[in-house]
Amino acid sequence: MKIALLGYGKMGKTIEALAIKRGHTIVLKCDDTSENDLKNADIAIDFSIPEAAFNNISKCLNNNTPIVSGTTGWLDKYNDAVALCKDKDGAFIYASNFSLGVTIFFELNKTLAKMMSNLKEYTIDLEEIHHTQKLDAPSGTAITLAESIIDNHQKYTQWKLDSNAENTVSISAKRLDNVPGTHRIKYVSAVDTLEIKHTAHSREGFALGAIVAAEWLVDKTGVFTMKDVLNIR
Ligand SMILES: NC(=O)C1=CN([C@@H]2O[C@H](COP(=O)(O)OP(=O)(O)OC[C@H]3O[C@@H](n4cnc5c(N)ncnc54)[C@H](O)[C@@H]3O)[C@@H](O)[C@H]2O)C=CC1
Ligand SMILES: O=C(O)C1=N[C@H](C(=O)O)C[C@H](O)C1
Repeated sequence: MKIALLGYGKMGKTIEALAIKRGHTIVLKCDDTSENDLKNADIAIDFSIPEAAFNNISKCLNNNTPIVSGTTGWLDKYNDAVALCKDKDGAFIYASNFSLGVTIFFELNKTLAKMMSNLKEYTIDLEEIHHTQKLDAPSGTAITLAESIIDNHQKYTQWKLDSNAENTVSISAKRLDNVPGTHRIKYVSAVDTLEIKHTAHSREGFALGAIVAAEWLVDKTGVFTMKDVLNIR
């Protein structure tokens, strides 16, 4: 595939290295708002910044270029991106986390929230840890996890950073040097603790997932998720 990289930072560079190893060609590396010609690209992969993501995605959909986006912190406009994709008969995948491990972790989280839903003894504690350059907090992955808990556990109706409020999934966001991304959910009672955790060892898992998603999306139309790509039911 001929790939346009929208965002050529830590993720853009990791994707470039892995995409070349898989036999793809990088035809565009865009790292700012400058106008770029997408016509040579089969697909675009956006790992940029929250303020740029929606504009990049719109540009691709308006140019009939399939687009894979992993940028976090722009989801207030997600429904607009979905509407534009349908209007243009385009192809679009967004995931707050493209790694295979986290795609499975999302399913574990949903199942666990359903199982804990009637157990009033337990309170929840969601923690994410990332490197100090990360612009957004909480992480997109933590928000996806919290929203899924809210959808599947009868007690919780909202999420907030560092909150003691009733019915609230409290998220703690820590920033430490060189941490690629760690997410942990704990259910704590007076007598025990039950926890699930995903630890990324590097950015390679995110990059591989985004490339696999691009390979899968390139000849399709529609709005998809990583569950579609990995055929998870
Ligand atoms: N969904 C996933 O699996 C993952 C998502 N991410 C997200 O991806 C995004 C990028 O992460 P990193 O590469 O670590 O950040 P980074 O800060 O290393 O790279 C972002 C790059 O985007 C560039 N940029 C700024 N304006 C732009 C524009 N208008 N168009 C294109 N590029 C522009 C910046 O100059 C910078 O080089 C973040 O939102 C992060 O949360 C990161 C890792 C995995
Ligand atoms: O910024 C990062 O690095 C990451 N961002 C994503 C997020 O916000 O969830 C995914 C991953 O955890 C790394």
